[in-house]
Amino acid sequence: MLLHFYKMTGAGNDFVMVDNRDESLSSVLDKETIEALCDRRFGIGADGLIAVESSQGKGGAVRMRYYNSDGGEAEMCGNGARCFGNFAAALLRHDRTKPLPFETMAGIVTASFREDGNVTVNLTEPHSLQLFVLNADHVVGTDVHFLNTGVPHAVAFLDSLEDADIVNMGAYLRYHDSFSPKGTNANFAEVLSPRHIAIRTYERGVEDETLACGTGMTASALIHAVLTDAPSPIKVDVAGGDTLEVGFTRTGDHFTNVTLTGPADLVFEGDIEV
Ligand SMILES: N[C@H](CCC[C@H](N)C(=O)O)C(=O)O
Repeated sequence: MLLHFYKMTGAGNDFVMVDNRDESLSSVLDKETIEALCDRRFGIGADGLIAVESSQGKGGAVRMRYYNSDGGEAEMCGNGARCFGNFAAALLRHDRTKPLPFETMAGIVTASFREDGNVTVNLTEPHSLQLFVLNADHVVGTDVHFLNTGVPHAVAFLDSLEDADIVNMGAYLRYHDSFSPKGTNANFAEVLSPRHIAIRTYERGVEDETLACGTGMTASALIHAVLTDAPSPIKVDVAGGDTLEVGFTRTGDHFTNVTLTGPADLVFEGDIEV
């Protein structure tokens, strides 16, 4: 069958977007097909695939299904959620002066549309914070922290990201026993100033560095806030060259009103035989 798709990018983290509200694609969107569509040489090429599905009656206008480029489904994707917001708003002809709530495996996420073209998503409440969960001196050269921002994230603060061996250090943390059996994404952050960090991320299910990771930059910014008492918002420079913004309300180790603001752009659309 011919699949109509939209290619979007959220600060360099890129996605194949499809409309599956009528469930006509459910039979073809299996692990192998998603992996083939995300392949950068033999397919469209993307870090993941995002399907718009009809609401399950849990409070969202529609439902977001997120799949990593290895074809495995994940609970949430921060950059993907911003792209989903723009994509679903277009499909639904949604009034962009109003927020758009949608369902994810991690819970309800709401997209708001800013006049500068950026999209803000209110993420689900972070949980399972563990500071200094792992001493990785011999591989990463420092301690590692952990926070789940819809999906699991390990975070290490380095003096410099420029020459960091993200793939090897990232794979080490991604598969470390401390985070089994589901594993984790691995984020490496550098503090640029009290309210400004840079990050590079090795993503679970992509099994490589991506140019941005929304839930990863959020986890990194929130852990930075706990460690340094930095107030909201925190700016985050990502490998793709964009600077995004993480907002939050913090009481000790507990976060509410967590937001991620950044770009969510259409690159092209097309048809592909599946
Ligand atoms: N690879 C992640 C999901 C996508 C996260 C990332 N692309 C984001 O923007 O949050 C995982 O399997 O946990």
